[in-house]
Amino acid sequence: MTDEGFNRIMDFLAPGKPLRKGIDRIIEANLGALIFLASKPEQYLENGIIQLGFNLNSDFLPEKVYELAKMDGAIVLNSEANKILFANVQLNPDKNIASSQTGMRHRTAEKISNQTDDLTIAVSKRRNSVSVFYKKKKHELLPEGIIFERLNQEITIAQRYKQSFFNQIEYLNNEESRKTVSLSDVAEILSKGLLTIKITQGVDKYLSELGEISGSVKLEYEEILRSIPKFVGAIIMDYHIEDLKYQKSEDSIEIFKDIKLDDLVNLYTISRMLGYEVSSDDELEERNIVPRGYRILYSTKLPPVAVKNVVENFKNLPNLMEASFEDLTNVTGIGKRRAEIILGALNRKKKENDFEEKEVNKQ
Ligand SMILES: Nc1ncnc2c1ncn2[C@@H]1O[C@H](COP(=O)(O)OP(=O)(O)OP(=O)(O)O)[C@@H](O)[C@H]1O
Repeated sequence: MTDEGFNRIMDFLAPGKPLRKGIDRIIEANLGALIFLASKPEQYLENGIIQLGFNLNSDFLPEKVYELAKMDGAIVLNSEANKILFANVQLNPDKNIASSQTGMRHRTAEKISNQTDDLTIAVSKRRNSVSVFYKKKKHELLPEGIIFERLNQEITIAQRYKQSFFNQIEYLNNEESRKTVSLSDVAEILSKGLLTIKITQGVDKYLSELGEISGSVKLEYEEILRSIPKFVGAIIMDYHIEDLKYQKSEDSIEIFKDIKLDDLVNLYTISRMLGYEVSSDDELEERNIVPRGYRILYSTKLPPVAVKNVVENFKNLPNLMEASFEDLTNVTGIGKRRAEIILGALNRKKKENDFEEKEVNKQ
């Protein structure tokens, strides 16, 4: 389903919306229904697609549509679904239009939608399901409970990946202080980060399906997508074989936009997308790479242009770690205040390094 199609469906059919309430009542009562949201009712009457029935032209209410579903035939609404136009209608789609559905109700719903480009809904009496036909696609509306279950499952998986990504960031910090970062370390952490993003983005369809009742899961979804892409992007900028031209760190994720889900666990593919040709595990593990310093600089919240200038000047993190206040203020766009902010971040990192060194020596 395209976003446009899916969003239009959800405009009418998200849980809690009047039409959805009517449909829920029809299902609860074990009834069926064929509902047609007609954009050009006059024309359809004239050319015989719609054959009356009752002419109602009455405001939409969930209870009314439920009562009308007890009758045979289709219910016709206007395209905004706020008026019930006709009931007990016979729909006559063009006989030449094919349908992949079984059962007259579903076949008619599909054909009418394909013929008119309007939205039709088949509520099955026997199957307890709701099929929505729109823009030559079929969408099954799942019961709320099942959507919640799937949403929770997916977000739990995303949270697990997020945790594992943050654990790996700690590991990367240590490796960066020891200057022993390998290509495989970077590929692995990017794999975790990119998977977190991809899985989280995947729950979007459930969230729009649930609309306003999606609750706290939506907050977690927004939180992950607000924070993780920035971290992932900064790592890409730090370790890509070329100094990428992106200003905002998260924009660099674009280089992975066409990667398939399966390839996100393939460290060779990720390395290749970072510009490194490697063909063995040894190469992956033994190839030492040095960060440019983007990650630490982005964490200072300095404007991206200033960050770029600093990286262009010092080339890599080890050089940057040696920078003095004066070295920093010599960079275009870095005044005294910004130099102090950068030095503050570098000093914190040095302290972490010292602590890490002491811990290693203790062992
Ligand atoms: N062309 C049509 N116009 C209006 N109503 C129709 C049309 N075709 C079927 N229906 C309605 O659908 C009802 C059920 O038809 P049928 O059992 O063949 O469909 P179905 O797709 O198998 O649906 P279900 O899964 O609910 O049994 C009919 O009694 C009628 O009310």
